[in-house]
Amino acid sequence: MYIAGQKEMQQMDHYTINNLGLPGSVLMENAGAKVVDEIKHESPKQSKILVLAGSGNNGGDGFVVARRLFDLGYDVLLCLMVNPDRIKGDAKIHFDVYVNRKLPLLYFSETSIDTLTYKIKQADVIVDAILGTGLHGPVRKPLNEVISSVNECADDKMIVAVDIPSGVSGDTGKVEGEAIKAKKTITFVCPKKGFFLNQGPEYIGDWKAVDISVPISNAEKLELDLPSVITKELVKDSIPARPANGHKGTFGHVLVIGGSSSFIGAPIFTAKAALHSGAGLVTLAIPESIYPIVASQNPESLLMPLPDDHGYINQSAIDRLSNQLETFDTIAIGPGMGRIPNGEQWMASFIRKLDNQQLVVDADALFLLRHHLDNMGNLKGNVVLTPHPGEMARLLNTNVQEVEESRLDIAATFAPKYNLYLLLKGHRSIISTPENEIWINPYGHDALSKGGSGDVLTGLVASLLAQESKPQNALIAATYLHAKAGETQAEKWSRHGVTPWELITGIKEEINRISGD
Ligand SMILES: NC(=O)C1=CN([C@@H]2O[C@H](COP(=O)(O)OP(=O)(O)OC[C@H]3O[C@@H](n4cnc5c(N)ncnc54)[C@H](O)[C@@H]3O)[C@@H](O)[C@H]2O)[C@@H](O)CC1
Ligand SMILES: Nc1ncnc2c1ncn2[C@@H]1O[C@H](COP(=O)(O)OP(=O)(O)O)[C@@H](O)[C@H]1O
Ligand SMILES: [K+]
Repeated sequence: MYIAGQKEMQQMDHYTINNLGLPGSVLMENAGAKVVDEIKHESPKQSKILVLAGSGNNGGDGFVVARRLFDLGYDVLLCLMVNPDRIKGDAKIHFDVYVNRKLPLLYFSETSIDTLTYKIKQADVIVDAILGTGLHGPVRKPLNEVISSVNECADDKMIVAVDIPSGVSGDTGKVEGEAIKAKKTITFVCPKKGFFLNQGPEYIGDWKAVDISVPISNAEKLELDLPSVITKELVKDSIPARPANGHKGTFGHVLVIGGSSSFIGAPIFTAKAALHSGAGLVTLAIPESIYPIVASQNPESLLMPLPDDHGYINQSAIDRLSNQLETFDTIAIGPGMGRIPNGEQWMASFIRKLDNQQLVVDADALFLLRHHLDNMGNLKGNVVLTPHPGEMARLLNTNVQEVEESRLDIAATFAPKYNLYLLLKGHRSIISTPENEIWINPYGHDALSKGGSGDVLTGLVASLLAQESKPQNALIAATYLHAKAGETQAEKWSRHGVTPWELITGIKEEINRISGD
């Protein structure tokens, strides 16, 4: 499913109206009807419904919603937020129908914020059709006061946003002033970029994209380069097939290089996640001083103790590794490795030893590799980087805030520039490829915010790569399975209680669920 910004939505709407010949007022009727379908499923007939409508096309959708709800027998009141002479075009058609039918209507210009607040308090359902993708800048007075009044009364109400919560930018997800905190957002054609960026995720609630007869194929006709959202169907097609007559060699050999005296658990989580998601063999290369602990925790992996100094892998480990590198299909490097002394030099030597192995680079290996990015794209095997925003900031020599504000642009630029695959982690992780394809993961929450969670993800990515998934498929499936595991394990153990162990269990349960569907 594609994700569009404000301009691209406009282009797709206009193409439908001007090239396909479907009038905008029909699209608006469809849009309103679809919102009503959602509301009627969740709201008993006696619900009091207040529809707040602005002057643009989003308000136009609101007029349709109010009329259709009235016809279904709901106790509905439409409140027009602006002077009626500002309503134009398709919205005017539907406003006139509403007025001609003499349906319940309150003009905000003829009342006070106190009266409106009273109406807001009385309602069970509030439909936000104040502003849609036409928002520019912070919501101005007095609409900002209305929005803040809705949010103050929101606790026991269903707040349904039409297309996007008013005040949230469809392009960036930024909220510069007030914005509606929706419980549900019914969005048209496809989700908007802002749902997954900046503050957007905090405002949209549960979202659903509905068809309004704007064909999604318009995106291809218009040659729009749109990111996609990860869906269960996409993941189903991305899980590697397992021939019943396969053997451990069929399912790939993952090498995990990591660990140091301070971070013993990280490479263990990575190795376990790889094994529990189907890799045929996993070898764990760790500093020899932590070998006994790792060995006792991890009997199912092969172990490769590496020479170390003060608990960090040392330079001579390169020789030990290089004799055996050809055994491995995929190498995950970094979890718990720490900033090894002379680490940059270590990394440069390591990269020179690689042949066609695929490489997943995480944690401090990202830091140690930051000056070698130009070389990464020339490696024979696929290269995947999995930075969290802090690590991304270090790769770009900037700060976390800048990364978070421009996640989508950064992902879109970085992967093609260095000819590698990027998984920019965080709330709503972004995957980008050398060909500039982009996917956003809409799943996962704070149950994943615990040390070791990223190490599990690295193991999962490496495992799927070793099982011969294409890199983009491995990343799509891994990000989804990891995030879904966080969600389903949180239902059992609370969001507070999920640890990397539960995530690993959750991942295999999720693979089972998705393969069985
Ligand atoms: N034919 C179409 O193009 C369709 C559009 N649709 C709806 O149309 C919406 C987009 O419509 P529009 O482009 O008319 O835009 P909006 O309805 O989002 O808003 C435009 C109006 O809001 C005002 N405004 C913008 N920023 C403001 C701010 N910061 N504070 C106060 N007022 C502000 C503008 O002055 C303008 O009057 C979509 O979100 C969707 O709901 C749907 O009806 C489907 C069909
Ligand atoms: N609030 C959240 N919502 C969604 N995903 C999250 C959230 N917090 C953390 N995650 C995910 O958890 C993982 C954490 O990775 P990372 O920060 O590298 O942790 P660590 O290095 O401790 O293993 C990432 O995949 C990230 O996307
Ligand atoms: K809205």
